[in-house]
Amino acid sequence: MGPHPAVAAIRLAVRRVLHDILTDHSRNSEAVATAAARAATAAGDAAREARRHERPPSPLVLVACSGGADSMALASALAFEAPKLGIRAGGITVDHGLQPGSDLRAEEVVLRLRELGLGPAESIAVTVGRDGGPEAAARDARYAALDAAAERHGATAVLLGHTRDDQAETVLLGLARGSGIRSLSGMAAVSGAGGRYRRPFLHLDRQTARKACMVQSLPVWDDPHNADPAYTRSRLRHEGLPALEKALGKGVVEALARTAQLSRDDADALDTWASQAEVSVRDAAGLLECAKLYALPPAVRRRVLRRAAIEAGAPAGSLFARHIEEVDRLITGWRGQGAINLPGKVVAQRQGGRLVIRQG
Ligand SMILES: Nc1ncnc2c1ncn2[C@@H]1O[C@H](COP(=O)(O)OP(=O)(O)OP(=O)(O)O)[C@@H](O)[C@H]1O
Repeated sequence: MGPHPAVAAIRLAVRRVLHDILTDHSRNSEAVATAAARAATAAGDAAREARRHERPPSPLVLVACSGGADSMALASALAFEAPKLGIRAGGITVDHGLQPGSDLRAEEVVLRLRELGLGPAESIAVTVGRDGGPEAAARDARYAALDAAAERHGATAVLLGHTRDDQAETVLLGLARGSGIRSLSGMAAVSGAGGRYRRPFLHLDRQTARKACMVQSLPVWDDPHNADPAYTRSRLRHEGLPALEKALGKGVVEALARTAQLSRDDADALDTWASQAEVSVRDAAGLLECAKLYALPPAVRRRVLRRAAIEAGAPAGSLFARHIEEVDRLITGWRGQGAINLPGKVVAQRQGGRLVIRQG
């Protein structure tokens, strides 16, 4: 008899991602080996040439595990699938230090990871700042710790347990911010430096992950923050989405996740278009020509303006849609208005048919 369908589903999702990781890893190893061989041949170095034929070490994949159902399911599937593919598998849990006893809980998670056969398995304590609110500050600290752990252990990839439900929530949050299709595109299946972060469960629902833990008798920890109405995401999870499902039907989560994928493809295409357009709207001195900007479709023009503002020194995270709209009005609604102040002390100004954006 095969495994329970929920267990089969989580294992398949992880197996697919591990295959991708192996393909990328061998491609990168080959590129490194070829470069080394060229250097060795050029230097006439026989020893280095011989080392070229040694087998590269098997890749290490880490799971980022909070101890919650999603990431425990992910850890169990990684522990099951990785050895079959010759991949080493470990796990990291981050102790945000936001609740009393969080250090003990983190140690418990480490024990569970070890019981699954994962190694290295460790907890990392971080200090959460205040920048951007509690959720963003915890996330920043967590990713910094995961990045550092991946570097320290030489990990090829770090798996995250975001599910289709998390993706649906992210799309709704983006929609509510009203800042264009990039924010509707949710989380990428592959992200981070060199494609380090992978999200195998992005097409899997939360219930399946939970069920997989249950049938494997894996103890899971329910983060009280996930149910705390003080957090926006928690309100969305427990009030917003259930209300939407009641009004629109059960397929809402799946439809939102599909919207994320479609929006991501559209946003990527528009970004490429904008980077090409940016070259064609500059004059010989590199200044943006207003008439040429005017002729661009608004979605492309706004992207060109955003890129120009960031290039001039405006921090991307503080540059909002309303800033770009104001700059855009220098092109589409010109009536002699003055300079526009942007974050990072960047100033946008129209001068004799040219748009000048610089730090002032
Ligand atoms: N404290 C942590 N330590 C390590 N990884 C974490 C931690 N918190 C979150 N993660 C990673 O980020 C993913 C998303 O976390 P988030 O808290 O947004 O979702 P969740 O639905 O509560 O996930 P989970 O059920 O796995 O806790 C987790 O699945 C896990 O991979």
